[in-house]
Amino acid sequence: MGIVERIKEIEAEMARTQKNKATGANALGCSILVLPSDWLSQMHHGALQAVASYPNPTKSPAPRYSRNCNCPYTKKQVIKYHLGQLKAKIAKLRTQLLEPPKGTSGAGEGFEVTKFGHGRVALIGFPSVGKSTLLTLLTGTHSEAASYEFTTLTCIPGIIHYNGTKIQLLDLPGIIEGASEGKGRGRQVIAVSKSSDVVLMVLDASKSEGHRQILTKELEAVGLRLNKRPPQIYFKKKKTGGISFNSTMALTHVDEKLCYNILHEYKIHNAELLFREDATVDDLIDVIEGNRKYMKCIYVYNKIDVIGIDDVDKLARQPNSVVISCNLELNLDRLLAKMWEEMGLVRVYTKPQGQQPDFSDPVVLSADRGGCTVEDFCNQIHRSLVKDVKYVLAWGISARHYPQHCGLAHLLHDEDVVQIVKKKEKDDGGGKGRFKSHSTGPARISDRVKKAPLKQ
Ligand SMILES: Nc1nc2c(ncn2[C@@H]2O[C@H](COP(=O)(O)OP(=O)(O)OP(=O)(O)O)[C@@H](O)[C@H]2O)c(=O)[nH]1
Repeated sequence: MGIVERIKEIEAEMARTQKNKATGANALGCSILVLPSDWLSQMHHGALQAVASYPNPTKSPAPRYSRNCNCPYTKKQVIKYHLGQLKAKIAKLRTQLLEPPKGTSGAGEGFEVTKFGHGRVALIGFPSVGKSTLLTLLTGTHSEAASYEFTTLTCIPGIIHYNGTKIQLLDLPGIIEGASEGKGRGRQVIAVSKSSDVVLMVLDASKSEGHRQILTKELEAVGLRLNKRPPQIYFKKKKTGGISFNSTMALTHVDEKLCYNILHEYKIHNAELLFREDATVDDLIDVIEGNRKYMKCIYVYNKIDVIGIDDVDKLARQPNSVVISCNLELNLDRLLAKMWEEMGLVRVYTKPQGQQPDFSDPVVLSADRGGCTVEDFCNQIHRSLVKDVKYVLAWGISARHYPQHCGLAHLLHDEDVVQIVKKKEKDDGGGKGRFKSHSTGPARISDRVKKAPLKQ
């Protein structure tokens, strides 16, 4: 049996279990759940294999539950443990399904686009929602657009010049339902999306909301978590010592037994587990799998020219959503501003000693890629610079007074101005072009920076 069929079978078993739970019947579809004592003893030892392998009668007898037995678990708990184990099985199979064929990167022909600029944004969506039209409008790069589906078959890159930075925008082929199972070009599209900083999910405003849910489900299935933060669970595999389970708060979704069973499913018998929030089974599985990507996603509703104003208003009020019309070029500024905000890029201007800052050429930092401290700033200029730094002078929003003397750990803000004073070369006047940065283009100078006294 193939991996996809095995996933489908487990999903069917989960649906059966959940339905029975809702209707008051037991997890296994029989009216009275009677667990034999030998099966219960297995449960006490943390195996729960009898439940997991049911309803295959060749593997184990049907588990049954008796009120008179001395099983420490309630019927509800047994069902919860069973569902948890099934979820772990599916997660393991999905990871196997997504593994690229040996010797390849997973991107595939026509999808291996080199990263360029200060950030990468991917356009994903169903066919014919206007992704290529949007790429052409924002970047000037021509991408074939037509009224029939699947005009785009590979990854088409373009560059957006915004706020003095360069952002790579990728037009990708339309995703269809079942992409997570490798249907269409789903696997390649998802591999490229994972390499981007922000995803723009382009939706047709005139179509049903169902499209957004289908796409979100497909992306969730391949380990992309949209607009979520990583679960606050500390997990570390160890060589010996068994499993240590701790939590800093009351847990309502999981308990110790459930966590043991899930770790057992992954054949992990020695580990440290600390819950810092009331996490769910899915969160725990995400942490154990360790390959999830937490991404920012903007829902872009295109073609608002064909729907009524009330519907536009409703869509625009949803969180992380922007409504646009490529045909009428409506609201594209708002889309760019939102994209910029989500990318969280920090532009830092260099100031050679005794000279005005260079506002034309910022050093661009990002909290997601590397960080935004003075040390990250130095590393971006040159790897060897950090060891020569005596102190740093900073002007701008991150500075409490102008200029502020700060160390390597100082967190920089967008549009700050920085002057580095080196250990030995303090009196050499700074030297022209000492801090060479990499981007070009017009830069907006914040009022605070303009007013700042730049005497140093
Ligand atoms: N009414 C209206 N039509 C639009 C708008 N934007 C794009 N279209 C039309 O939608 C159709 C599909 O546009 P494309 O840009 O090719 O869509 P796509 O998402 O790239 O399609 P695939 O390449 O198949 O994935 C074209 O006929 C466009 O003219 C819009 O804002 N309003």
